[in-house]
Amino acid sequence: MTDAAADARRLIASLDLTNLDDGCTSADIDALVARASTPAGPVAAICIWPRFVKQARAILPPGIRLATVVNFPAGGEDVAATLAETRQAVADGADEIDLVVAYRRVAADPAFVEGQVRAVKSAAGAATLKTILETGELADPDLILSACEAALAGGADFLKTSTGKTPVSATPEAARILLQAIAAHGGSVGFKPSGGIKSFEDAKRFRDMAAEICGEGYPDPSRFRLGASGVLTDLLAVAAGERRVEAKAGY
Ligand SMILES: O=C[C@H](O)COP(=O)(O)O
Repeated sequence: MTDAAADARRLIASLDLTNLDDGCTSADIDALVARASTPAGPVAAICIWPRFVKQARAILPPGIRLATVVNFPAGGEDVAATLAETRQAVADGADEIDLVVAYRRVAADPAFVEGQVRAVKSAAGAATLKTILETGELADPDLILSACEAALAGGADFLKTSTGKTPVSATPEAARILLQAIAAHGGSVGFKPSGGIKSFEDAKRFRDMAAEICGEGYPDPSRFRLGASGVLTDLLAVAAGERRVEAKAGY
C-alpha cells in the first residue's frame, strides 16, 4: 500500500460522514448508514439531523458513532431550547452532540458562551460534546481565540470550526488558532475541521496541522475528526490507488 493510500484509510477512520442537507430524507439516512462501512474500513461517525437519530440508531453497526447537531445552524441564544434538544437527542441514542455555540455573543459576552457550553455538556451526560464555533463568521483571530477559550472553559470535548452553512467554512488560518488553543489547554481536547472539505489533499492538510501543533500521536479518531458530506468518494479513490495524489500533499 502507498503512503497516500494508508493516509486515506486513516482519514476515513476519522471521518464524521455528514448529511445535514435541508432536504435530507429517511432514505438518505439509510444510504448514509450503508456508506459508513466502506471497503477501506468504517468511518468514525455519521453526523445527521436530530429527527433521524432514532432511525439511524436502529441500523448503525456497532463501532460507528452517531453524532447529531443542536442549536444548528443558527447558533441562537435560547439555552433552554438547546438543552431540551440535547436531552432528546441523547434519549434517542446519540453518542455525540455537535453544538453551535452562540458565536454572535463571543465579542461582548464570552461568559455567556462558556455557560451555554457548560450547561449543554451537563445535559449531554456521557455523550461527547463538540462545539461549533462558526469561525468563518467570527473571522477576527482574536474573536476566534476568545470563542475557543470560552468553549474550553465550559468543558467542550472538541472544538469544531463550522456548520458548513456559511460562506466561509474551515480554513487553515482558523484551524491553527483552534489547535494552538487546544495545545495551550493541555492537548487532550479534540479538533474537528468541517465544512467545504472536498478532497484528500484538503483533509490531509488539516490532519498534518493537528500533528504539527498537538503532536504526532494526537490525530487519532478520539481527538481528530473531519466533518464532511462530500469527501468520502475521493478518500476511497486514494485508498484504492485509483486516484493520483497531487504533489502538494507531500508525497
Ligand atoms: O458539520 C459538518 C458540515 O456540515 C459539513 O459541511 P459540508 O457539507 O460542506 O461538507
